Amino acid sequence: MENKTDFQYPHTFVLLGASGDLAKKKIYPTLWYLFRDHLLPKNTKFIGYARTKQTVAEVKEKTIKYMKVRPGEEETLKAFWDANDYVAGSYDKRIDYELLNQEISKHEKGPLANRIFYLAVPPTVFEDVTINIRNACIALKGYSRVIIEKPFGRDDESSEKLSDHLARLFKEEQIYRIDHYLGKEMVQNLMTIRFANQIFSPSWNRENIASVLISFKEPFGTEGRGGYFDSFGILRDVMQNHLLQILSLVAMEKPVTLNPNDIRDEKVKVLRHIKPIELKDILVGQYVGNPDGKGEETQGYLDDPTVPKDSVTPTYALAAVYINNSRWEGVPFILRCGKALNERKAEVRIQYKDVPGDIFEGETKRNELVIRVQPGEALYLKLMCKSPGMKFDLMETELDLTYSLRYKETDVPDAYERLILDVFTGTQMHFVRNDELKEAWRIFTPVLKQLENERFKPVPYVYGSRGPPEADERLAQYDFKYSGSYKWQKPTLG
Ligand SMILES: NC(=O)C1=CN([C@@H]2O[C@H](COP(=O)(O)OP(=O)(O)OC[C@H]3O[C@@H](n4cnc5c(N)ncnc54)[C@H](OP(=O)(O)O)[C@@H]3O)[C@@H](O)[C@H]2O)C=CC1
Ligand SMILES: O=C1O[C@H](COP(=O)(O)O)[C@@H](O)[C@H](O)[C@H]1O
Repeated sequence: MENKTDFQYPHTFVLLGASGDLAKKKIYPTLWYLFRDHLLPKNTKFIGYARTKQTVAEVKEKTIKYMKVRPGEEETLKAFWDANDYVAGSYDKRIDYELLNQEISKHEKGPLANRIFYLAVPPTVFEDVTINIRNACIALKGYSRVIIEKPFGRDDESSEKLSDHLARLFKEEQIYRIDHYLGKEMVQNLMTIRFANQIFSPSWNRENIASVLISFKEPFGTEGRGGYFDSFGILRDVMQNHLLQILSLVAMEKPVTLNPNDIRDEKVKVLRHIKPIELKDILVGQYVGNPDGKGEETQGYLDDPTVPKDSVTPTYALAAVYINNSRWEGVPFILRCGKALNERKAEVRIQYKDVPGDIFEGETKRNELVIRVQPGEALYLKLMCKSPGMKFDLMETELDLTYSLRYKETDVPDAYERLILDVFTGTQMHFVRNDELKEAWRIFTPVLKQLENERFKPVPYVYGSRGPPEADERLAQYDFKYSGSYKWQKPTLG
């Protein structure tokens, strides 16, 4: 019953875990934007499902502050809430899902009707929910697609168990594993930058590139919600998924076609060339309060009341990953992520090698191609020029594509909007395939186990800093050169 994506037929989007944080802050607002922009099938119904007994009006009351509503959109908003329903039920009793099924069926007039199930539920109820969907709620006259959110296990074994469980219930083409970084504009742009530009393709290799730095930084800590985080840590929360996904798009070979499976075949292939990360190639950190800071900044990770006082969970990590193939052998891919740092930033830095046979008396700096994912999408290439005017001095400058300046009229959609729309259209290009996940855990599980078994002590770094001072030494060790001499002149609007 796959591939019946015809938008004229009824579609039902069931949001399981509708009373939770993700639903409230992300999924309901996303559904609203897609509905508002007429991107969904006309006849789409939304059904929230959770244990909490509440009405649609109550769901609306809780979620409305997270939804942007522009003047003049009030009627469309009313139509959105009219298309919503809510069913209260347990996660583990089949009878409740049979009632949910009856509710969905009411809306499914005609020969064809499709169903999408979004699992915004904690991992503890994941198995029950999927079994009950399979047993009581599968579409009889259309497709059923299931969207799942991480964590996809916590190591190779638990992830495989989960994958086997899902494989017994659904076909791979029914499963949409969300890594929301794959929905971000500049992450989706990576393939275009690489494979639609002859200028980059020939130099994208070990002959020209010294190192690749992929960073994620957040300026806030766990803020009293460290309970979940503490059992996962930054390696599982960000590095094993978001950063590794970016790495595979930066490093993979050109796919045969743009077919999702051709792309994912290449992503898996490049991951298979990576050996498990070794302890010597990883630096882990944990933030401490900043005595000179304000409010939250004064609180270290261990001050969070939901975190065990002796926790050794990393809130920062830097790891060097090597790809053992002819394109990349010897080039460090540095993955770096952390919470409670000095800024919010996600970016990729492709740092080119020093110019051989330099005739400029050591003045030349390395070229760097920066793909800034957030905030403020941008692509810029740092390069050397003659300083303008009579002088013959060298100058560091850039070719700069800042999205907010170049594409003033274009709204960059949120990652979840793209991804949920992809599920309606049946495009799996930006979702994680089972074998990608398996490879990701193969690379990370040994070092995670070693860190945990040895209760490896993370190095402290101050809330609001750039991370542990040792991290810059590591960057230098992995052939990422920072000169500190580059100055960017922000273009003025107009
Ligand atoms: N289109 C645009 O919007 C453009 C914006 N810019 C902006 O100009 C500014 C400078 O450009 P940028 O590309 O960052 O170039 P820089 O070479 O100045 O800085 C690169 C990065 O190096 C890191 N760094 C700082 N100190 C050290 C150190 N001691 N050792 C190693 N790394 C260090 C910092 O990031 P970290 O703390 O993460 O390590 C810094 O952001 C940035 O704010 C950038 O966003 C520049 C060009 C275009
Ligand atoms: O998956 C996660 O991502 C968020 C950061 O997402 P972003 O889109 O705001 O960059 C992070 O805060 C969270 O810890 C992690 O689980």
